[in-house]
Parts: sequence; C-alpha cells; structure tokens
Amino acid sequence: MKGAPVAKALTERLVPQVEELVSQGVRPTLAIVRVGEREDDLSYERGATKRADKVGLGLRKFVLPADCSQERLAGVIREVNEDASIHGCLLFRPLPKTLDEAAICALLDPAKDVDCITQGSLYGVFAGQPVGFPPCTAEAVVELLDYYQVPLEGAKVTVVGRSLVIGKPVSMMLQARNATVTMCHTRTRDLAAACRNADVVVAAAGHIGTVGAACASPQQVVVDVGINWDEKAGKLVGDVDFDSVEPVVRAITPVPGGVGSVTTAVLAKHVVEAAQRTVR
Ligand SMILES: Nc1nc(=O)c2c([nH]1)NC[C@@H]1CN(c3ccc(C(=O)N[C@@H](CCC(=O)O)C(=O)O)cc3)C=[N+]21
Repeated sequence: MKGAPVAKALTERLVPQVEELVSQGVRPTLAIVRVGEREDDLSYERGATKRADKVGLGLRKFVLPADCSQERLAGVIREVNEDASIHGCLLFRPLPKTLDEAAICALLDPAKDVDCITQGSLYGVFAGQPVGFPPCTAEAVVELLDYYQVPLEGAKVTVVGRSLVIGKPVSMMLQARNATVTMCHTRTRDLAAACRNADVVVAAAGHIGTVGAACASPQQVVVDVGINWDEKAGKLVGDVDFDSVEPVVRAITPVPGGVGSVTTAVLAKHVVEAAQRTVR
C-alpha cells in the first residue's frame, strides 16, 4: 500500500481550494519550526516542502540550533502567533531534552495548531469533538486504510506504541471508527501474539525491528508509521522488518513512500482549512 495515490487524491481536492483563497487575497501559509538536524525531521521537512509547492501553499521556515534556549524558541512561537500571514505551524518533535516541550507547545495559538500539539486539540481527538485538528500522521493512517478499503468496523487493530504524537491519538481515532483497539508498548508481555491476532497492525514504536516475522499473519494489513535512521544502512527505515513481514501479510506500507507521504498531504489539508477559517 503505497502512500502516493492516497496523497494525490487528497492533494487534488486542495488545489482549487487554494486558488479560491488566493483570489480572496489569502495564500494559505505553513510555518515549519525545526530545532536541530534530526534525520526524521529533515525527511518530514523535505516531504512537506515538496507538498507545499505542489498545492501552492506559502512556506516559512524557522530553524534553530539544537542548543538554542527556551526563550529563543518561545520567541519564534510568539512570532508565528502574531504573524497574520501564517495560518498553520508545524513544530518538529521531540525537541532536544534541554527544552521544556510541553511549555513550548502550550504557547502556540490553537487556531494555528495544525498538528495537534496543544491540549485543546488533543482533547478534541480524545473526546470525539471537532476542536482543532488531529495529528497529521494519525489522520494519515486512517486516510490510508480508507483509501485501500480496509474495513475498520469491528476489526481487531493492534497499535504498537503509546506516544501522545501517534500511538494514543491514532488508537482513539480507530476506536471512533468502531475498531477494537489493543494498545501495546515496551512492557507488553507477548507483543508477537497481540500482533498476530490482529486484522490490522499499526506500528508506531519508534524503534527499528519492533515488528518482526513473529508478529505477522496471513490476511493481515500492516501500517508502518516508524521513521528511523538506520546507522548501518545509512537510510531511513520503519519499525517493521519489511523483508521478513512482507511475504507473510496481505498488505503493508513501505518506508519511505508509505504513511509519510500521506502525512504531508493531510498537513496541507489542515493548513488550507485553517486559512479558510480566517476568511469565513
Ligand atoms: N510534531 C511532529 N509531528 C510529526 O508527525 C513528526 C515530527 N514532529 N517529527 C518528525 C517525524 C517524522 N515525520 C515524517 C513525516 C513525513 C515524512 C515524509 O514525507 N516522508 C517522505 C519522504 C521524504 C524524504 O525523505 O525525501 C516519504 O515517506 O515518502 C517523513 C517523516 C513526522 N514526524
């Protein structure tokens, strides 16, 4: 299950909407805030830059060194908040450990929170209320499964990983679609069994090889959300051991070229929606 056709379908709907906004004098614009040079951040930035070009979004990049102070980063977020020509903000996470990530996230204007880093947006996802936007990657997983017509109603879905960025919110979104969701993590006793037993596995652990052949079963659909830098191979890989899992399962997403490309399309969609809200 490649991401490109899903992203293309999403993106095609956005182009006329951007044209309409531009004719009203508004160019939907995304601010990217990056601290340091993490490989996964740089990958997202490349993808988002290409997507913004295709859709016709404005893009402003704020890049700070990994050792920057809390005050300096806070200053950038305030600048984003005050700039009326910016409609959405993507702050790459995790931030370096020296920074207080929660305090930074709380500073962002909720109206510009296109990736669910503020508490109100998270509340929306957990309560099933239309407050803000869900995390782009979590929404991308659901978009991808819908595009490939993978049934969720009553399906057994195992989510591996419990982060606030992906594991927890995607679990809530899949449950909202009436899937029966099992949440697994580093302390799960028999991860392989919990995965083998599932119709759909969503791998969002953040570690290379978390989901291996023992987790796979025929008829299963595997969505790999992981973006890890493989030092030995010198390339980006997912959380799933693709070569051993792919021959067993019904369908699987590649990394790169899977969920990531859909994530950037969802991001563009959120920025367009945020801009539309400012003119209505
Ligand atoms: N607040 C926050 N939310 C995130 O969702 C988040 C984050 N921080 N920090 C970094 C990771 C990583 N991530 C990627 C998303 C898309 C691609 C993507 O577009 N990948 C292209 C390839 C792009 C390329 O490498 O040229 C693809 O898979 O085809 C990559 C990585 C989201 N993350």
